[in-house]
Amino acid sequence: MSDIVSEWICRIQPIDRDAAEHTRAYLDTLTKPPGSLGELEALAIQLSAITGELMPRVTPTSVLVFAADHGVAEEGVSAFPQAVTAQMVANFASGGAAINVFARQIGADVEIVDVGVASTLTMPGVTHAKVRQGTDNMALENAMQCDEALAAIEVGTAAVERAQQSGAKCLIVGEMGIANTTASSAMLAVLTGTPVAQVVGAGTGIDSAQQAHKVAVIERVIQVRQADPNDPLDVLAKVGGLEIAAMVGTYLAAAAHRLPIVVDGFIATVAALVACRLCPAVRGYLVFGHRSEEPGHATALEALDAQPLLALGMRLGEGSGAALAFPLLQAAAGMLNEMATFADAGVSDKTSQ
Ligand SMILES: Cc1cc2ncn([C@H]3O[C@H](COP(=O)(O)O)[C@@H](O)[C@H]3O)c2cc1C
Ligand SMILES: O=C(O)c1cccnc1
Repeated sequence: MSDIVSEWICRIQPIDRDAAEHTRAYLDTLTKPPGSLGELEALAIQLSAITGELMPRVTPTSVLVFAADHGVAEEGVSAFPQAVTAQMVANFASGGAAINVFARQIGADVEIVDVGVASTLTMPGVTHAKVRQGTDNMALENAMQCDEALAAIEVGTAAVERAQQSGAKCLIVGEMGIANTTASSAMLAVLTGTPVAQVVGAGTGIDSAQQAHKVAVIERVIQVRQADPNDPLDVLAKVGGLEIAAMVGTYLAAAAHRLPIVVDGFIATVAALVACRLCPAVRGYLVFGHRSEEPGHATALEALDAQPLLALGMRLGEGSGAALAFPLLQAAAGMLNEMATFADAGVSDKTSQ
């Protein structure tokens, strides 16, 4: 494996089982019937296991959105033209996209990172970390070289380092890249051996004929690229994307820093699958925000044995579903930090009657 990835993996410890047990017991001392806060209790236990703290915090929070283009867009696999990636980056920078609205609602900072948009962007409010101007068309050649995928992973790890140094206690990750459901579906089919038709959806809203064409394009890609399912970096380089690689880097670095990271929809989850194949210990650091409508998301979640917090019928990306789930993390952490115990509040517990 590459030096860069191995160095990050060496820094990742398993989540803290002792802290989890401590919190599990503490939850039963709080003024509520044991277990009555259901999944929120499981989330509180996970936050303790991630941070190693009985009283974890999830604020300040940083949203990291990675943008890049995909050469495979020229195969007609998206409902929207490639130029929309750059146009949406401008929209993110001026605060008008869904993720900006949801981030404002939860009081989170947003960093927009250009890891590989095809056109040259100069607007303020964007971190310029372009590895290359979009990937190559994977129907014709490998999406990128392995060293480019590694450079994009480092763009993700660097963004986590910046967020961590500025005090972030929780991360939310998202992406923008026209045709990235095609790359994600190809990656997922290779990594899990699932038939392509089962992991392909409408993305931005293609019709059924276009969807059949998308399936055919991905089947051809998989046949000619011959990515090794046992080598996640090979899959990332041959049929992946630059923003997907950057998200892989964010999961590795978040785990290394013991920061909870909220995974968004389909594309973010495929990146999470790559990170967990590289280092299974990453899995414990991931909180899954929502279940996307994109059909491949179910396959990706199953491969990670993950149950998302929300199911709102969304299929946007940008980190939007993760941002909407974030108040549940705040509630879980708030419960540990602020709820009174039976002893504190003078409330009789079940056994003292
Ligand atoms: C205006 C607009 C805003 C978006 N924000 C996220 N996506 C989402 O749609 C794209 C993936 O779908 P496909 O593979 O079909 O191109 C990604 O950019 C994803 O983040 C958007 C797409 C559009 C059109
Ligand atoms: O689930 C997602 O992340 C998604 C689905 C469709 C289009 N863009 C993103």
